[in-house]
This record gives sequence, C-alpha cells and structure tokens, in this order.
Amino acid sequence: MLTIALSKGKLLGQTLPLFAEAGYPTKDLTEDSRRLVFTYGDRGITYLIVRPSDVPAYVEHGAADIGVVGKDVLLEQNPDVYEPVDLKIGACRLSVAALRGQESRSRLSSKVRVATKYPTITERYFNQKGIPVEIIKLYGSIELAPVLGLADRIVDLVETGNTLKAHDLVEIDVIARSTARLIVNRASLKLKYQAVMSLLEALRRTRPGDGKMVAAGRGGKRPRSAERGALAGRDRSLA
Ligand SMILES: Nc1ncnc2c1ncn2[C@@H]1O[C@H](COP(=O)(O)OP(=O)(O)OP(=O)(O)O)[C@@H](O)[C@H]1O
Ligand SMILES: O=P(O)(O)OC[C@H]1O[C@H](OP(=O)(O)OP(=O)(O)O)[C@H](O)[C@@H]1O
Repeated sequence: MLTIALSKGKLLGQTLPLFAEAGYPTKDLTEDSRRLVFTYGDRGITYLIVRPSDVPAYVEHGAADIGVVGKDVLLEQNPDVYEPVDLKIGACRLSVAALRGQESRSRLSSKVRVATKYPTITERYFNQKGIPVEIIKLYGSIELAPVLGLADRIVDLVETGNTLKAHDLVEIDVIARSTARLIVNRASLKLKYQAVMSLLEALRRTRPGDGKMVAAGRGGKRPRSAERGALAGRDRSLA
C-alpha cells in the first residue's frame, strides 16, 4: 500500500487531474469533501488530505510514503526527503513587497520589520543582504501587515499580483520561484521501490521534460550509493 499526502487548499484541485491522468484512482475525492483519508484498497493507494505545511512532516517521518507540496514550503522547512518530480502546477513566486512609496530603505529605521509565513527564508534573505531584520510571523492575510503599520515589508507568495495591487503594495524583489513537487520518504524508496517508481514514472509521463531525482533537504544531502545505483538507470541526474 502506498500512502500519499496531498496538500489541501489551492493545490488539491490541480493535483487530482494529474493523478487521474497518470492512471491513479481519484473517484469521490473532491476538494470540498470533509473526509481526510481516501483508501482505494484494490489499487493499493491511500491518500491523506493534509495542510500544505504539514506534508513534509508526514513524509519525512514515514506516515506517508509520498507527498505533494509547494517548493516554497520545502525551502522553508528543508525536510530530509527526496524531491524527484516537479509537477509544474501551483506556479508562483516568493517576493518581498512594500507599500507604494515606501520601497526605499532610507525611509526605514535600522531594523526592517518583515511580516511573513516564511521566517527561515526571510531571515536568510535579509542576513545575506546584511540588513538587520525583525520577523513578524503570521499565518495568513500577510498583505494586511504593512497597511496597518505592523510591518515595513512582507515576504509572501505572488501569482497574479492582484492581492498586492488591492493593498497598494509593490513587489521589490523575487526571492524564489515555486511549483508543486512530489516528495518521497527515504525508506519508502527502498522498501516500496516498485510502487514508488511506478507512480513517479506515470506522473513524469504527464509532465514531459521533467525527471530529476534530487535530495530536497538537509542542505542537499545526497542519496546513499545503493539508492543512487537503484535509480541511476532511470534517472541520470542522480548518478
Ligand atoms: N496565489 C497562488 N498561486 C499559485 N500557487 C499558490 C498561490 N498561493 C499558494 N500557492 C501554492 O499552493 C500552496 C498551498 O497554498 P494554500 O494557500 O492552499 O495553503 P496555505 O494556506 O498556504 O497552507 P497552510 O494552511 O499550510 O499555511 C503554497 O504552498 C504554494 O506552493
Ligand atoms: O498574486 P495573487 O494571485 O493575488 O496571489 C497571492 C495570494 O495568494 C496567497 O494567499 P492565499 O489565498 O493562500 O491566502 P492566505 O493569505 O491565507 O495565505 C498568497 O499568500 C497571496 O496572498
């Protein structure tokens, strides 16, 4: 049985058609269902519907073999998992923004107050620029913070830019670009090799041009040689 943690919310509606196209069951699994576990016993598949930011924990700790999660979340959490497929859905960027007219740093006191859901990425970004920063961790509606004077800057996801525009905010810099990724538990790759590889290959066929098996977390720790060898024939990027 393969257990797959899917991100609920924005990504779920784009993930389900990909799995269906790859030949995996999705019957009765809809975005508005209140059920959190969907088991297709005859196909050996169980889906868990979890918060996007919880997907890496499920996969890293083996509660799920596989997960679907945004690169933004992986960059923030740096989990110790494989990240073999870019699903190319949920495209957005992680950007720094400020109120229009307040883009210049000379208007700010020495420490920049930044509201974000991404404290680790944000701290690293400002540290690398040598700018003292105070992080204000929020869990949503980040664009409100500068409007209310809670922060000088935000670091948040931007897709169309409509949310920024609606709050008179302007994008100052792009920190990273994000799409949804398939992640794989390290032990599951060995113990459920055939089932994992069948899913990866089926999803890759729906995403022409993709196919890197890279370690997502822990500073890019490389797979052990046995895992590398097992995958190298199919995935040269690992060799
Ligand atoms: N506006 C957007 N356009 C495209 N993709 C987005 C957008 N906002 C978020 N995403 C992608 O979808 C993922 C899930 O976003 P969503 O807004 O559904 O959940 P969330 O509220 O961020 O999750 P959590 O409850 O864990 O904080 C993000 O991590 C990102 O990869
Ligand atoms: O550039 P846009 O197309 O306007 O999209 C960007 C918005 O989408 C996400 O918010 P979400 O809807 O996930 O709400 P949240 O504030 O709860 O994170 C993100 O945090 C931005 O607010």
